Order: sequence, then structure tokens, then C-alpha cells
Amino acid sequence: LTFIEKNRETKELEWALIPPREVSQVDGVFLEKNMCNNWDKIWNFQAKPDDLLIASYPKAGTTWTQEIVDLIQNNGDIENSRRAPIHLRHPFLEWNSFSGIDEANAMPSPRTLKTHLPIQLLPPSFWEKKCKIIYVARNAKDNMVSYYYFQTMNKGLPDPGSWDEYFETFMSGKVMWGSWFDHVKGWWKKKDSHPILYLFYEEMMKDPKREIRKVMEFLGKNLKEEVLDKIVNNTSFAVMKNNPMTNYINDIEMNHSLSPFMRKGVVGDWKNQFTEDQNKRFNEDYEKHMADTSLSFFEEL
Ligand SMILES: Nc1ncnc2c1ncn2[C@@H]1O[C@H](COP(=O)(O)O)[C@@H](OP(=O)(O)O)[C@H]1O
Ligand SMILES: CCc1ccc(OS(=O)(=O)O)cc1
Repeated sequence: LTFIEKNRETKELEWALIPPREVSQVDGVFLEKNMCNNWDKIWNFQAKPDDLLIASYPKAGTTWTQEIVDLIQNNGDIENSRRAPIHLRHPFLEWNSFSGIDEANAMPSPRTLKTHLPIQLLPPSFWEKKCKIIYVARNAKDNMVSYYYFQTMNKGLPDPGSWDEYFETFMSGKVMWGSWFDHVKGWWKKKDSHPILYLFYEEMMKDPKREIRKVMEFLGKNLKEEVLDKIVNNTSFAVMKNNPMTNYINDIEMNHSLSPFMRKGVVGDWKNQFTEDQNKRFNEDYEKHMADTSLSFFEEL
């Protein structure tokens, strides 16, 4: 075996020995057990008026949005955005392994923070301080497929079982951070009474420059066209897949040989995963869940 092959084997063996995280609940929402045990600390987090929060359901395009925001804040300075891995640049509020709350508290303002919490579990200080929030959403079918592969490679999350099993788990909302339906609908409603920029993964794929401009305006910045073009290029899937500061390559809980963090980055991959039966069942359930919202998604481009 070459050194690289041996190293990979050792890493995979180490990964296999990491015990899966335990899950518990806060107000009926499944969260990692440490988060639930530390819930008071999370709930009582003190946001500041100039905090920016990036919120999403897991696997909706969070990292992509984070990198876009960071580059806009740094006027397109690529070197500066490569100063640290994305989870250190933007504390992951509720995630204990990265000590999200402690990192946020230690960070100088203005801070950019990340969360996957559903609207009803967001610490109230974000509302009290009227913090700007960017929410990114992705169509449920692609989001489900992406989450399934993420759970297969990430020991920070429960083992998803087979795809067929996972389909049922996701539809019932018994996944970490809760039901996709409640998440996207809750944040959609809140945008009418709070400064929330609601983005869609599919729109970002269709016209990245237009969506990046929206983020820039929301942040009150004014960048030249050439800087915007630079940001478009540097936040493409291909560039971010090769960027060690955005691809979680050094996270010991992730086994990228099972499924890379930067997996496919497309709209419509669900067609390669859903059976005809699952698609039919999904569409029926979807109609019921989404009957009470004006929110709609593209499932293909
Ligand atoms: N620059 C980019 N362009 C398009 N998709 C991207 C992207 N960066 C990350 N993604 C995709 O966004 C998903 C991860 O989202 P999150 O950051 O919320 O975990 C993954 O989807 P896939 O698993 O479908 O490939 C990943 O490949
Ligand atoms: C391992 C912790 C972790 C990292 C990233 C997660 O979500 S997302 O990629 O930002 O959607 C979730 C858990």
C-alpha cells in the first residue's frame, strides 16, 4: 500500500470507530442530545443588533450562502476569505462540537453566525435586536437526497439506514432540526415582519449574479460589476469543491470517500434517487403540507 492509501485506510478505520451522536428533542423537534442538554445556553444567547444570521434547513445551500456573504463582506478579497475554515468564520450557533455559542461570544462584532434552528427555536434576542437574517431554502426532494447522503458520511448525525427507510423518516420530520415543511414555511411567514432575505437554491443556480447582487444590497454594500463577477466565479461549485476552507475536508466526523461534502451541486438529482412510487407518495403529502402557504419551489431548472 502507498502512504496515501495507508493514510486513507487509517482515517476510515478511525471514522468507523466514532460512535454516532445521540438524538433527543426540544419542543418536539429532533436535535442532537448535547444541544438539548445545553438548551438553556442556546436559548439565552444574546444577539447584537449588528449580527448577521445565516439560517437554513440542513443541506439547502448554507455553505454556499456563507461563502457568498463572506466574500461580499470582504469586498471580493479571495485571500481574506481563505483565512479559516467556514465553520470558524461563522460560528454554528447550536452545534456544541464547534462550541458555537462560546465561539460567537468570543467573536468581535460585526459577527456573522449560522443556524439550522426552526423559527420557533431561534433564541428570542435575534428578534429583540432586529438582526438581519438571510434564509436559504431548497426544494424538498433535492434537500432530502442531499441530507440522506450527508447522514451516511457524517458521524455528527444519526445513521440514516437505507434510502427507503430514510424517505419515511424525512417525511415524518423525525430528522435533526425537524420537519422540512415546518422549517421553510415558518421562516417564509416570518419574513413579513422581520428583515429576512429569503433565498432559493434553485434561483442561485439559475442566476448566481442576480442572487449575489440581492445579498449585496441586503447587506448595504455596493460592489463593482467586476467584483461581483469574481464572487460568482469563486463561489461556483467547482471552485468551492476544491477549496479546503469550504469543503469540510479536515472534519474528522465526515467520511468523504462515502459521499463528499461537496457532492453534486445540481437541481433535480432527486430523479436519480426517488422511485416512481416514492415520487407519487411525496407529491400527495407535499400538497397537504404546503396547502397553507404561498411558498413554492422549482424541482428542476
Ligand atoms: N457553490 C455551490 N454551488 C452549488 N451547490 C453547492 C455549492 N456549495 C455547496 N453546494 C451543495 O449544497 C449542498 C450542501 O448544503 P449545505 O451547505 O446546506 O450543507 C450540497 O448539495 P448536494 O448534496 O445535492 O450536492 C452541496 O453540494
Ligand atoms: C458535523 C456538523 C454539521 C456540519 C454541517 C451541517 O449542516 S450543513 O452542512 O451546514 O447543512 C450540519 C452538521
